[in-house]
Formats: sequence, structure tokens, C-alpha cells
Amino acid sequence: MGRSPSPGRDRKRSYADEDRSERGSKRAREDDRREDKRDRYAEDGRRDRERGRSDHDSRNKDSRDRARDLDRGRERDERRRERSRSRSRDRRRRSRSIDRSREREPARERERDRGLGYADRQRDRERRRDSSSDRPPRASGGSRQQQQQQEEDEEGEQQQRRSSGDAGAANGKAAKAEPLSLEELLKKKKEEQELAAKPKFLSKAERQALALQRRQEEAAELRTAQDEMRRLQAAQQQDEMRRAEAMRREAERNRHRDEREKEKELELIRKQYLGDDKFKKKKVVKASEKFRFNFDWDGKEDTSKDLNPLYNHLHQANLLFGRGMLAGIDRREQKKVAATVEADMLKKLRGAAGIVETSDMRAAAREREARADKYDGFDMTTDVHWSEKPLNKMSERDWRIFREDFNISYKGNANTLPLRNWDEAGLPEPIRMAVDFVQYDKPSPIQMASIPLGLKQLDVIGVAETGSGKTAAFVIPMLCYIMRQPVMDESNYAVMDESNYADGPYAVVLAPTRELAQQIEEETVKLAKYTDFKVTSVVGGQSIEEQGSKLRRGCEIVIATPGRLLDCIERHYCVLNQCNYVVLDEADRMIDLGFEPQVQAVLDAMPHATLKPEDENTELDQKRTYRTTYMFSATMPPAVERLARKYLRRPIVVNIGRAGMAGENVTQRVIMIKENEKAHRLSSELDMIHEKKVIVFVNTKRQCDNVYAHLEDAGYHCTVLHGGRTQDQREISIKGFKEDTYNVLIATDVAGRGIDVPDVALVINYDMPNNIEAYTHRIGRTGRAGRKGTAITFLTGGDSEVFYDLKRLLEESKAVVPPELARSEAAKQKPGGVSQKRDSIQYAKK
Ligand SMILES: Nc1ncnc2c1ncn2[C@@H]1O[C@H](COP(=O)(O)OP(=O)(O)OP(=O)(O)O)[C@@H](O)[C@H]1O
Repeated sequence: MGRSPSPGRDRKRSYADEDRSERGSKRAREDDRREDKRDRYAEDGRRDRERGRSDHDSRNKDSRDRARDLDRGRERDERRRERSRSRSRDRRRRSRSIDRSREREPARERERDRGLGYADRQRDRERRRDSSSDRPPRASGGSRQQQQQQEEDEEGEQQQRRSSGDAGAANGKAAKAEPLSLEELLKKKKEEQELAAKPKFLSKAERQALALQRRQEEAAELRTAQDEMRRLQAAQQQDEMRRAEAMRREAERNRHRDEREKEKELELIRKQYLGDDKFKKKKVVKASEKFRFNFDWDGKEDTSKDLNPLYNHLHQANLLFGRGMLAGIDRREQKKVAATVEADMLKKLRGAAGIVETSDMRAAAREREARADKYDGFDMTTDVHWSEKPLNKMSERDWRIFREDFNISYKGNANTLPLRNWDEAGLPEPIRMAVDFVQYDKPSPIQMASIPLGLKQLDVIGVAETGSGKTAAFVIPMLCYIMRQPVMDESNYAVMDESNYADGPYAVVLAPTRELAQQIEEETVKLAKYTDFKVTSVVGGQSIEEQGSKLRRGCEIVIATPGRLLDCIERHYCVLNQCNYVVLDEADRMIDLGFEPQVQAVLDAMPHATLKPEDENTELDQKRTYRTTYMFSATMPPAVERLARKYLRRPIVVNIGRAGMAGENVTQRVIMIKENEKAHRLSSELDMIHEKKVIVFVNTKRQCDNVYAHLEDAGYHCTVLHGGRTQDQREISIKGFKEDTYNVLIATDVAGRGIDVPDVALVINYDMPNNIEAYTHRIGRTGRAGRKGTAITFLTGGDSEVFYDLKRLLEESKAVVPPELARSEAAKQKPGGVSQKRDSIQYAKK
């Protein structure tokens, strides 16, 4: 089907001409050329189609459609580019007109900045034109715009027709769509590439955006490069460290290998010269060596000259040999032989001469022999026993033997020698006289050990068995200390007026019970017999006002129970401003009874300036007065000892024998019994002892009264002592017992400690106390001051908590352990021991 130039195209041409004339630019020509080209293509396509390529068309219908779409897109792009090129040309042209450009340039710049350039506006215009082509033409014509609109409409109709023709061909009814040949496609592609290669115009904002984007990309690249660099450096560093570590390990291994090789080499040399010790017997440590007893003194202590001259000059030639005799000659043997020979000879001569041996002659011969013995023995006995040596000849070894003889041991820095006898004690005359008066011929071991320490103002913890004279051990140095103080009169003691209190006593003794305090008072009074010291006891159960007035009248020594003394201090009956000597008798009991706060308060009331320096190495100035604290007991559990150290400065612990041991003079008997058999057994034991003094200990006040009632009924002379009785009743009881008004004292532990009644023959523990310390103290009421005594204990199955300790104590004292006790499980394991704890473990149910 032929196709003539359409009126639309003519109209278009005229529009292009008008446009050209209107703009006066090349753009119009370019547009025309482009239009012509497009028309030519369309014309060619139509001709080809007319040449009957219908088969091929139907086959390539899809590709043609796509190619057409591509064409249209490309045409649109080309048109856009052309428009932008013409716009730039226009701008250049406009720039030549200065006036116009001056007026328009800022606005245009603004538009360009907003991204609304001419091209955009043109694009908008075209869009509007496209949309208006759908609308019907306006009725009123004549204007150029209307004409242009009409032309466009016609062109649109033509195109519509073309496309409907294509669609008809597809349906096999209308003309077929014209496809693009391969050459055309290639040509178009080439044109596109050329177009793309041409430089593009960019607005300022776009350039800025691009520059910004490029800058950001560069910065990101730089960062990535830096990160990469850092990562590489770190990896490199790690590599280097690993390499260094490997080298170090290698060097170490080499060194070890060298050492091992050297060692092996040495070993080989050793074996070569000394033989192989591969089969050397392993040294077996004998049990006796393993558990060897360690003496608590050091071998270096023995600095004495050895008695045996053999060991005095080890490096010199020694002529002693053959039974240790000088040059091997036994003088005694020689003398014996010589004496026998001489006696035989004399006998023969006398017999021959007819002389009869008289008694004088026999006595003279014996004396001669003794003298000879002494002379001969002199060589062998180069030393004498310490007891025969004067003090200045005592060697360290003698002192050691002396300490061993009396079972004295010290803990702490005790560079003080013990006391051998009263004469060497250097006691002031009045006290020495008092010691003679009380007939203490020799000091007891605890006195030997602790009196010299007290005289040197050292703090002492003294532990010695019951009845061993501990009271005198602290009273004697106390009296010596007071003798060094100024004489006490109103100026330094008594109250001058209500507001002026003097400085109080020089020494204070604290005891746990009233009876004990009073007993210490008695002992002190005896030993202070030849001094004018005043002794006051301050105990509960008596009028505090009376005691207060006694205190105000003045006394050098106060013996008190802690609670009552604290009361007196708080009521200002007493001050302790010059008290520098303090004794805590039965210290463990006081702590047990909970008197610790009171004891602490009393100590706090004493001057602190006189406390010894804590540093052990600081020498004490013997001219100064220091506070001396003594603590005494027969038992000192470790916990109490630790606590006791709080009150004492640099104390020296003196132990006589083993702490907590029963007195050696007490025979212990333990009887396993049932509760209901006790009363009967008590009567029979008392019957056997006749009228001798007996103390029966029970655990409770009620039991005390029960036993008392039972014995009273049975006709015994008995009395009671327990905390439930008044002070007067207690004093009457103890006095009556001491003075033989009663021979049986039934008591609780109030009388368990310290009470000294010299001739108690028997102690009966009607109830076993619930701790072993109380047992030791109770049985210590007999067998005192060197006398013998017996302690009988009624033991029941209910006392199992002390079975273990009791069994051990009986074994250590070499007393008989009843078979029931020995066999008992409770006696094999200390309460709270490992196996018992294991039994008490509670296992979870699941
Ligand atoms: N050196 C001595 N020579 C002889 N008898 C002494 C000597 N020292 C003390 N005594 C006497 O020994 C008895 C017991 O003394 P003391 O009461 O001081 O003993 P204790 O060790 O304090 O006993 P406890 O531990 O029971 O309190 C007293 O009658 C006392 O007079």
C-alpha cells in the first residue's frame, strides 16, 4: 500500500520553519533533519513490508515490537539531548546580550540551583502537550497554537492508524509491522555508543553532588585502605611475636637439653669413679626416729663445761683409755688389790707377833680406807650435784638438771634463773621472817619458778597442780613490790575530804569466788605478818558500805571478786591510781564465769602509763615501776591462755608438770555406778573413812541439799556449801569444816577451786562434773602441800561427754581405768571428733 506525504508532516514542517524563524537557531534544522530521517526509515519499512515479507514478519513479530520500543526510546533520548544542546547554544547567545543576561542571570542561576533548567521546563511542556493531545481540539481556531495543536493531533491519528495497521497485520487482517534489519540495529547501536561517548553537560548542583560523591568515595576508599594497612600491620606484629616466642622456646629447649646432657655426662663420670648407686637401699626411717621426742630446750643452751675431761679438749691427745681410766690404770682396782694384800700381810705379821686387833685399830683401818676411797674417787668425780654447789658455781647444765628435777618449764623470753632456796631469793627481812613463820622450809616448784620473775616485774602465767603453793608464789613478790613503794598514809590513800580522793591500793588480787578471796586474804595476812600492810577483802554478800569505809581508811592490798570491786570503783569507794600489781587467780574460772568485762573494767581503772612496752626486745628499766600482772591456775585451756594474753604484756608461761594434771599425791578411783545406787555407796565409803575430813561434790544446789538431808539422817556431821546460801552461812560452813565441827562438807563447784583445807583425806565426786578441768580442781582439794589423799568418783552412763578426757587423765596419772570406761565407745573418741561428726551428716533424700 502506497503512502503519500501526509498533510500532518507538512504541517510539521511548517511548524519547524516557524520555530526556526522564531528561535533563529540551528536547533530547528536539526529537528527537521531528524524528522526527515525518521520519516525515511518509516517509508523504507513500509516499502519492504509491501514487498511481501509477511511470513518473516509474523515470525519476528515480537522482536519487531521490542525493536520498535527501543527505537522510540532512542528517539526520545536523542530529542532530549538535542534540546539540551540547543539550550546551551541559546544560553551562549543570550550571554552576548549583556542587558538581558544581567536581568535574567540570577533568576536562571536560581532555577538551575533548584534543578529546574530549561530542559526540565521543556520536558514539562512536552508532557503537557502529550496530555492535551487526548483532549478534543478547541472550537475557536485561527491561532498558531491551535494550528500546531491540530497538526500534532493529526500526527497522533496517523500514528494510531499505523499502530492499528500493525495490530491488524498481527491478526492477519491488516498490514504487517515493519521489522528492523540487523544492519539497522547495529547502526543504531553504534550511534548510541557515539552519543554516550560524547561529553555530557552537568548542572552546578549535579557537579557538586558528583564531586561530593566522588569525595565520599575517595574518603571511604582511604579508610578501607587504612584499615587494611592496620590489619596487615597487626598480623605482621603477631607473626613477629609468635616467631620470637618460638625462638625463645627453642632456645630454652636447647638449654635444657644441654643441661641434661651435661648432667648425664657428670653422672657417667660419677658412676665410673664412685660406682653405680642404682641399687642403693632406700633409707628407712625408724618409727622411734620419726616420732622422736623433741626437748623444748635447744642444745645450744648447754654452754657448761663438760664434766668428763675426755670431752673438754677434744683436739688434744687423750690419755684416757681402757674403762675411761687415765692411761688405762684403774686406781680403785689397784687399791683394792693392794689393800687385800696389805691386810693379809698385817694379819700374818700380827699373828706371828701375837698382837690382837682392837676395835680402835679396826676403826682406824676403816677411816684410812674411806680417805683412800675419797682420794681415788676424786679423780672420777670432778663435779658435785647442783644442790651442793654455791649459786655462783651453777652451770647452765646444772640449771637444766634443776629444772628437770622440779618439772619446771618456761615459755617465753625468761632469762631469769629459778629459786633454789629462800636464802638465795633475796627477800626483804620481814617477808623472809614470815616465810619462816609459816614454816615453808623450801619453796615449792611454782614458787621457785615464778617468784624471781615477779621480783623482776615480769608478767607471769603460772600453771601448777592443785595445792602446790600458787598463792604464796604471787603473794611473796607482791609484798616485795609493796615494800619498794612509799609508806602508805593519809596523804596517798585516805580521803582527805569529799572531793579529794587519794590514789588507792598498791596491789589488787582478783578471784572468782568469795571463799577463795577470803582464803587468799588469810594467806596474805600471814605472809605480811612482819609488815604493817593492811589487807582488805571486797567480796559480794557483805555490806558494800562497810567494805567502802574500810577501803577509804586505806589499805595496800585489796583482794576481791571482780564484780564487787567494780561496784566499789563505780561508787568511788576506791580508786586504783597507783595500783601496779594485779593478780588474776583462777583466771580461767573467772573467764568461764563470764567475769571478763568486769576484769577488763578493773584493769582499765589502773594507770596505763606503767604498762610495759609491747616490743619484746625493749629492755625494761629496773628503776622504773611497771605494771606486773600475774595469772594463776591449775588448768589453762588454750582458748583461755590466748585470751589471757590480752591482759598481759610479754608474759612468761611457767608450767609445773603437765598443765591440767591431777596432783601426784592424789589416788584416784572411779566407780561405774547407777544413779540410784549412789546414796548407798556414799554411806559405805564414808563409813570406811571414819572421822576423817571428806568433801562430797555434787553438781547442783538441789542435789547438795538432798545429799545433806540423806547424810544428816544417817547421823554424819556434815555441812553444806553452795551459791544458794547466804555469805554468813557459807562462812560458818567452811569455818566449821576447817575447825573440825563437821567432818563432811557437801559442796558444789563453789568450793571446787582454791579452797585449802589441809587435812582433807577424801574427795567424793557424787556427781561427775561436766568438764575435766573441774574434775582436776575438785580432786585437788585433797593431797595438798605434800600430803596424801584419795578421790572417789561415781560415774554413770550419763556422764559420757567426759569419758574420753577422764580416761586419758586416769591413764596419764597411772590410775586404774574401770573396764566399763575403757570399753566405752564414748571414751575412744573426743566429743565432736571426726567420726562423730561424720555420723551426724544429714544426707539429702534424693
Ligand atoms: N613452800 C611451801 N612449803 C610448805 N607448804 C606450803 C608452801 N607453799 C604453800 N604451802 C601450803 O600448801 C597449801 C596449798 O597452797 P595453795 O593454796 O597456795 O595451793 P594452790 O596451788 O593455790 O592450790 P589450788 O590450785 O587448789 O588453789 C597451803 O596450805 C599452803 O600453806
